[in-house]
Amino acid sequence: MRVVVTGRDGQVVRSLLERGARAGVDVIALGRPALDLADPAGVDAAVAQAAPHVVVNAAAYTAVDKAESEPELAWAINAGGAKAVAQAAARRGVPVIQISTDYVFDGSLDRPYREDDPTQPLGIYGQSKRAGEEAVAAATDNHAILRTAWVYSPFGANFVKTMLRVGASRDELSVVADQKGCPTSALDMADAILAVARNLVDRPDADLRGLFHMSGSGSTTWAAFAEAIFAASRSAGGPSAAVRPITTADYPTPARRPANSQLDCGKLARLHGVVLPAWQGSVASCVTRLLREASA
Ligand SMILES: NC(=O)C1=CN([C@@H]2O[C@H](COP(=O)(O)OP(=O)(O)OC[C@H]3O[C@@H](n4cnc5c(N)ncnc54)[C@H](OP(=O)(O)O)[C@@H]3O)[C@@H](O)[C@H]2O)C=CC1
Ligand SMILES: Cc1cn([C@H]2C[C@H](O)[C@@H](COP(=O)(O)OP(=O)(O)O[C@H]3O[C@@H](C)C(=O)[C@@H](O)[C@H]3O)O2)c(=O)[nH]c1=O
Ligand SMILES: [Mg+2]
Repeated sequence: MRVVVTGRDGQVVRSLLERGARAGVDVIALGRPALDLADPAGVDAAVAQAAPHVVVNAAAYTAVDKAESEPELAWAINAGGAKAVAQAAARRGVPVIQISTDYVFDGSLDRPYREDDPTQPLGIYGQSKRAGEEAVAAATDNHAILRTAWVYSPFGANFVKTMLRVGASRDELSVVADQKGCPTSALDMADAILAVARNLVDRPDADLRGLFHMSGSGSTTWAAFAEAIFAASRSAGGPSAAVRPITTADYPTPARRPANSQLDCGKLARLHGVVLPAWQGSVASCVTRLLREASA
């Protein structure tokens, strides 16, 4: 199976390359300048040349706060780019997997979100990603849209790396304790995406297609996530800091974020047979790997 994934250095693309190599799956990353999501005219030729069996759109404009001051670019990449990728896959007659986000929800529900719960994004990032979901679904029925959340990995920029960096130079830091969600390892996600890709390539079934939630098992707050990162780091001899729990009101940001964006992943388990590991163990593995690589 040849999997073509958009982006070069992103967390999910790097994870797919690593896990694909281990699983004997041919993963090809297509990034700028060959494929630029902000320039949809070139997308079709780039995808055609890679001759995929399945396409994964893992590239996106992911700077949640910056998007508020760059809405045109965020929309071009997250909506226009996603549409071009899905159309290119449809032209080749192959399935497309679109990666989306928990930030399509406003967080007002008091339970984990299901796929059929109404979306109501609070900011430009979430709005543009929701538009991307709609554009992919309109371009082809042969799609799976996978909404994930709070992604971290040894690659790129993420909350785990931020906490370890800040923890190295401070005794205490303040982290919001009133936003709940599901931390997700990009490496765990890569295994899961490859399993979904296999199912889509092998089977024409309509119920394998559509919208699915895919996050790490369990849920937490950003403050408790930070505590877990520092606990893992301490036990491996790495940096740590005390976490002071604060409220969202104490931590003003350009973009609003959902207070609850836990995802109910039951549909993915039921139809694709895919369940991601509990977030705690995967966070500990990521932290130990980062510390090991930093000292190597
Ligand atoms: N990070 C998170 O916490 C979450 C992410 N998601 C979604 O998961 C997916 C993967 O996210 P993640 O791996 O963390 O992303 P990253 O922020 O780590 O990487 C973004 C990727 O997008 C690529 N990219 C950005 N702009 C363009 C462009 N114009 N043309 C081509 N490629 C571009 C980057 O390219 P380059 O390699 O050149 O830098 C990079 O590979 C995205 O769809 C995101 O919306 C969902 C929930 C949570
Ligand atoms: C660094 C830091 C953040 N925070 C807060 C801000 C915010 O509410 C929360 C997380 O901050 P971040 O900026 O790391 O995360 P954020 O950019 O909001 O992460 C999101 O990224 C996009 C791409 C997604 O799709 C989402 O699922 C989600 O992962 O923690 C603190 O309270 N203290 C801190 O020291
Ligand atoms: Mg951020």
